[in-house]
Amino acid sequence: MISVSHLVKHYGSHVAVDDVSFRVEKGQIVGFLGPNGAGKSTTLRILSGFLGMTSGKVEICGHDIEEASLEARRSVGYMPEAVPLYPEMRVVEYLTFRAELKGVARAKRRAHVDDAMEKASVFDVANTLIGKLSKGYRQRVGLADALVANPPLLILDEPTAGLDPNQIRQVRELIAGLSGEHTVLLSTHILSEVEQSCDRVILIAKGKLLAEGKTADIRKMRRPTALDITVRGDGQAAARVLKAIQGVAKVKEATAKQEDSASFQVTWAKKLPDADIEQTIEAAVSALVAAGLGVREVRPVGSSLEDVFTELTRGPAPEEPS
Ligand SMILES: Nc1ncnc2c1ncn2[C@@H]1O[C@H](COP(=O)(O)OP(=O)(O)OP(=O)(O)O)[C@@H](O)[C@H]1O
Repeated sequence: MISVSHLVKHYGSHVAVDDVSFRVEKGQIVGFLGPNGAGKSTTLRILSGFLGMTSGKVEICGHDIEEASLEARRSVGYMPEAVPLYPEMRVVEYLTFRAELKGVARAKRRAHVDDAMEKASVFDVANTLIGKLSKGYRQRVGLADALVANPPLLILDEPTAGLDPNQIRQVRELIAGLSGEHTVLLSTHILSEVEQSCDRVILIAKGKLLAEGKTADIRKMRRPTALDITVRGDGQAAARVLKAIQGVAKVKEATAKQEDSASFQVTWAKKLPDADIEQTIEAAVSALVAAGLGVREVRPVGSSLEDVFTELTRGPAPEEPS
């Protein structure tokens, strides 16, 4: 569905995309994940035919983006990060106008617009002026716009950016509903977004591809490396209890102290299997409670997106001295 080979994009002397290659197969929902400035929007704009590349080869549904640009562009519904909408138009008018621009035959336009409004859940605001819509609805109109010519491939740039948690959930559900019929490539800088919506992930940072794989495989890279624990009661007793837990390599007490509680960072051997990490956490909490200490907070550390990126750019962690 998408084939990207050695893609490079320079903005003047700045290299925004640096020799990136990947494939997206039919029917998949793929997350294009990376921190700000990674080159996500630049890549997606090139794939959608809105921006030229410096070098490389891109095929969309078998059409070369440079040699058969019209056919390639017709295969894609693109939703940019900032959806350009006309505030003085009603939703249905806007989508009909967009369908016309995208070459949908007059006789089919009404059906296409209805179908896009149905899929993007904007039927109830069909006759509302776009300028009066909430951000969440505007985003969904942007999605309906991407869908209106019924393209096989959807490219969505940060589709949930700026939405509240409720709206994020609704947009995620809409995207999940598109799988099967459409292939979706969406960008985000939020790991949990990808975990919830995507079958596969492409990780990118500083213009370079870091990793590509099934979401479940990327998730495994998020294993916590330590545990922050706050305990009410005797801090020294708590430290003794934690040090005695099997699997724990180090217990470090936080310097900032509260009157009636103590905080610790507990680390385990880097090579400890995932299942043993879970057991260690459970054992630590049970032992503290059994010793009459109150557990106020337990927070796994080292599971943020940044940690995954650091891990990937740095390579495997050195073995713990035994
Ligand atoms: N038109 C432009 N001219 C010059 N540099 C640009 C231009 N557009 C983007 N860049 C730079 O290229 C790099 C990649 O930008 P891009 O917008 O593709 O990243 P991104 O991963 O989408 O980030 P964000 O999540 O912040 O949108 C950044 O360093 C950015 O500053």
